Amino acid sequence: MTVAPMTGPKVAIAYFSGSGAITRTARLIAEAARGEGAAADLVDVTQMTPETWDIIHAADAIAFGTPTYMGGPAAGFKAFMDDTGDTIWLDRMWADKLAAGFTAGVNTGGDKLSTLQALSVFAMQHGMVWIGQEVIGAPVFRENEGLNLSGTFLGLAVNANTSGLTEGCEASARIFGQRIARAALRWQV
Ligand SMILES: Cc1cc2nc3c(=O)[nH]c(=O)nc-3n(C[C@H](O)[C@H](O)[C@H](O)COP(=O)(O)O)c2cc1C
Repeated sequence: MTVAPMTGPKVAIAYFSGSGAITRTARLIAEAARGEGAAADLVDVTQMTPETWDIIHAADAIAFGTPTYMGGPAAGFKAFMDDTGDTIWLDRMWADKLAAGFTAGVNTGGDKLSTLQALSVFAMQHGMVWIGQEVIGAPVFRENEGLNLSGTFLGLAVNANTSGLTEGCEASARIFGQRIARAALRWQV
């Protein structure tokens, strides 16, 4: 009997970014996922084509990323969510894929949890399996200063201002990318 060689899991990162913070976060997640042996593709949801839809449909895990605008997903991302409400939803095309969510806001709290809740409900609508945040930051673990700054466990919530992401938020994004890839690797078995 010939056993097909195991290939790494496919991770698609479907994101919208207005001013670059989510693009940066998406890139960090992708790099970290690749470092764990996954194939990771970035998909800007405002530029969807048949090819980019296929990348998402073929993924084992999909990470959804949007800035928090007015306490929820940005309209650019919501349009993508709504575009999946017909065939993709009805035909259960994403059922049993892994899902994760990430968001950025200018404030540490910033109602970012509300965005992650919207993303997780979106994933549940599609019958997906949600991956949350694992890292406990400071002050519980002092050595984790800057990681998971807002103490958000539903997904990755980063703080962004005009000078970009903090070092801790960048590190959190990398850890989140590793977590998604490792989960996808386990999910493949
Ligand atoms: C219309 C608008 C609404 C926003 N609402 C929030 C908000 O509710 N909470 C927050 O923390 N930041 C808010 N922000 C700030 C953005 O979330 C923040 O700048 C984020 O980093 C943008 O991500 P991006 O650079 O990928 O577009 C808002 C920004 C805009 C333009």
